[in-house]
Order: sequence, then C-alpha cells, then structure tokens
Amino acid sequence: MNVDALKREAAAAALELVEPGMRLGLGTGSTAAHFVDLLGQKVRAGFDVVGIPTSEATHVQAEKAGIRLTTLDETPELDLTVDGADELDSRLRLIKGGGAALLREKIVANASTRMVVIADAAKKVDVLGAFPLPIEVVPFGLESTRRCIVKAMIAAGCDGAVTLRLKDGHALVTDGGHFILDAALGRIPDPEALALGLSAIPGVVEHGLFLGLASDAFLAGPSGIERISR
Ligand SMILES: O=C[C@H](O)[C@H](O)[C@H](O)COP(=O)(O)O
Repeated sequence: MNVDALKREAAAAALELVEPGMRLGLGTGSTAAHFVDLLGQKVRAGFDVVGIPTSEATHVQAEKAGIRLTTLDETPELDLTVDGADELDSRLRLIKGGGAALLREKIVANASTRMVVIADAAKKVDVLGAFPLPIEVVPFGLESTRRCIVKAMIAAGCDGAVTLRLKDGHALVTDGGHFILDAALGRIPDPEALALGLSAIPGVVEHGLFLGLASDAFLAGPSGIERISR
C-alpha cells in the first residue's frame, strides 16, 4: 500500500471518533486533507458538525467540501482536533509545521478537549529531531532571533543549522504574516527543555514542538492501524 493510502486509512480511523454536533479542529497537510475529504462526504450525507480550519488552505478545502465553518471567537472551545504530524514519539510528543501551519494548529489543538494525530507509521520515531524543527518568528530582528535560537538549542543539548524557509526564492510568509526558521537538529534529547528555551525568546512566535497536546494517534502501517493513547 502506498503512503497516501496509509494516510487515508489513518484519517478514516479518526473519523470514527466524530459524533454529530461536534466542534472540530481541522488540521493542515496531506494527511489532514484526507480527513477533511472524508468528513465532507459524511456532511454531504447529512451529518452535522462545525469545523475550525487551522490554515487558509484547509479553510478553502473544508468550505468546498460543504463543512459548516466557524471561528475560535464564535466557538472558543472545541471537542476534537484531528491533525497530521511530521514526527511523533511513543509519548505523543510531536514535531509539526512542515506545512508552515504550526501556529494556528497549536492554538486550535490547545482549544480542544482532545487532539488526535493521524499519520503513516513511518512518522513514529524513538527520538524526535530527524525532521527539522519549524520555528515561527517575527520578521523584525530575524538574525538576532536566529542567534538566540542557536543559543537556546545549545543550552538544551542540541545543535544544528537554523535556516530561513524559502518559497519561490523568497522568505515563506505564514498565514499569520511571519517567517519560518527550520532547525536541523538530528536529535532532540530533551524536547521540554528546548520548548521552554524557545518560548522565552521575544522574536519567536511559536515552535513546532507539540508537547502534552495530543491524546491519541492513529498510525497506519502495512499491517494495519496502531493506536497510541496517553
Ligand atoms: O504545518 C503543517 C502541519 O503541521 C502538518 O500537519 C504536518 O506538516 C504533516 O503534514 P503531512 O500530513 O502532509 O505529512
């Protein structure tokens, strides 16, 4: 089975958790897109839920799929968020932001009673960090912020290049109007320490370490779905 089919299987498993009337956070990325697609099919068959998209891209997809949408201002507390991840470990600590949506994703996950991760099984790792950690930063003072990030990494026992994410030769601009710095760390021995260090830097808006947010994960592999719960 190809990776895309596995992503769809994980999305289908998470769909079974959705109950009528739920307030749902809708994730971003190729795996979350399967969930939105499957949810749209259910909605068009008469199922009623309301969704909060975590990116402009998901907003467009969900609207086209016929899913009723709201905002966190109208609906500040959600029942369930279903989202993908770039990496996760057995304690459901995640790296997210490969699609540059980490800020809204974290706000939405934090507003949800449950966050469920959907992914192909290859995303599960023993130690986080092979996937470069996305860090969303304010454009003002970029180089100064980058140096502070390097110091915070070293203090947390890791090291690696921190580079500006580009799109079409220019700095990629997130939905919130910020830039993304990607930290190629290889391994993150103490994600909690690194998260604390990064959050203390004024120019850092948010980082892609999602710690203590996910309650469950559905991981689709060749031999079926593995469910991890916390
Ligand atoms: O910013 C993007 C998100 O964090 C995605 O959920 C993450 O990158 C996983 O995306 P995909 O399902 O495409 O691998």
